[in-house]
Amino acid sequence: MLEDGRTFRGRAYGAQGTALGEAVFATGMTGYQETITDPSYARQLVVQTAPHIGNTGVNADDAESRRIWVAGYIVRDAARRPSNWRSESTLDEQLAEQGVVGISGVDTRAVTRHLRERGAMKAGIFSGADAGRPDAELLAEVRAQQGMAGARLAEEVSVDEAYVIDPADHGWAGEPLGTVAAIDLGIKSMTPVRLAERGIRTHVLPAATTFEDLRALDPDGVFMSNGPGDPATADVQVAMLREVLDHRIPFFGICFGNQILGRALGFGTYKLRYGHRGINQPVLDRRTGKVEITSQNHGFAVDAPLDGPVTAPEERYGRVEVSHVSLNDNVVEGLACLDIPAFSVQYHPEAAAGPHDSAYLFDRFVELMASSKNKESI
Ligand SMILES: NC(=O)CC[C@H](N)C(=O)O
Repeated sequence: MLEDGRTFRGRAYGAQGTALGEAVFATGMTGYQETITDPSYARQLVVQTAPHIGNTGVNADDAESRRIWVAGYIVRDAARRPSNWRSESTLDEQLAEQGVVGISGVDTRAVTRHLRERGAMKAGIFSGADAGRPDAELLAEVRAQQGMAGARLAEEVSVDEAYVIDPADHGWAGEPLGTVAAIDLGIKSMTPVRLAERGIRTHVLPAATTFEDLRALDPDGVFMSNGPGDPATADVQVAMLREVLDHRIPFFGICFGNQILGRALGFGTYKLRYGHRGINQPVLDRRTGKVEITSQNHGFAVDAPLDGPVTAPEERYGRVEVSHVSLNDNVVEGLACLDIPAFSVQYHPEAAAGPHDSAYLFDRFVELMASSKNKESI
C-alpha cells in the first residue's frame, strides 16, 4: 500500500507481517542478492522491475554485507525452485529467516510506472494476519512513518568495531602499496576488496570515527562509503571530512561519500523524484568524453553547477568541477577537486552487482595517493 492510497495485491513472500519504508524501484536484471544486502537500501521497500527474481538462489559469497537490509521486497514472479551450482538456499527462505517481509505476484510494472510519475513515497507491505486489517488503518500506519528526507541512518548500519581487509587475502603478492582509512557509512564488502586487489590495505572504521582516531592510523588516503538516509543529516561526517581536506590527505568517496564531499565543499544536496537504482545507468566522464554504464543506488544528489570548474563555496578548497554526469537526467554523478587531492562519484565502481566500466576510479585513487606521497618527500 502506497502513501497516496494506491494498493496492489499479491502473495506473502519471505517473512509475514508488516514492513514499512520508502517504496523505490531497482532496474537491475541480475544481482538481486547484492541489492538486498546493500546497506544503502535500509528502510526502503525495493520493487524489482526484472520479473523473475530468485532464480539462482542465494549463496554466502555474493552478499555485500552481513545481512539483508531492504525493509521489504516486492517482486513479480518469485522462483519456486532456484537452479544454480552456487546456490545454497532460496531467497524466500533467507527473507523469512531474517524477518524481511516480501510480496510476490505484484504487477511491478504498474508500481514502477506509478513511482516514476509520482515519485518514491512511503509505503507498507502487509501479510499474514496484518493483511486482514482494515485498509484505513493500514494507510494511517503507512503515512505515520518517518519519510526518507531527514532520515539519519548511516550510524545504524555501520560496524561497531574496526576491521582490516588485507591485500594478501585478495591475490596481491607483494608488499602493500599503502593504507586507506575507510569510513563505513553502510559500506559494501566489494569496495575494500577492490582496493586490496590493487595492493591497498583498508581499515574499515565505524561511522562515528573522529579525525584524531583516523589520523592515528597515518593513512595514505581516506575513503567514505555509500550509505542509507539523507546526506543533509551527515553533519558529523562533513565536519570530519573537512579536517581530512584541510590536511590534504587524499580522499575518494562513493555515493553517500560523494554527497558528503559535495557538502564539505559547501554545496547543498536535494532529494530526487524517484532516484537512480540499477546496473544499467549511463554516465558521461566529462574529462575523457567516455560513457560508462554504471551501477547506481541513490535517491539524493549534489546540487553543484555543471558549467565548471567553479571555486568551491568553501573557498579554501579551491576549484572543483562536476567530473561525471548522468546521461538520463543530467544529475551530478561525480566531483573532482582541482587544487586539493579529493574526488568522488555518485555511483558504484565496486560493481557488485554491475558492469566493470568504472573500475579505473580505484586506480585513480591509488595514483592520487602515490603522487601525494611523492609531493610530501619533495
Ligand atoms: N548508495 C548510497 O550511498 C545512497 C546515498 C543516499 N542514501 C541516497 O539515497 O542518495
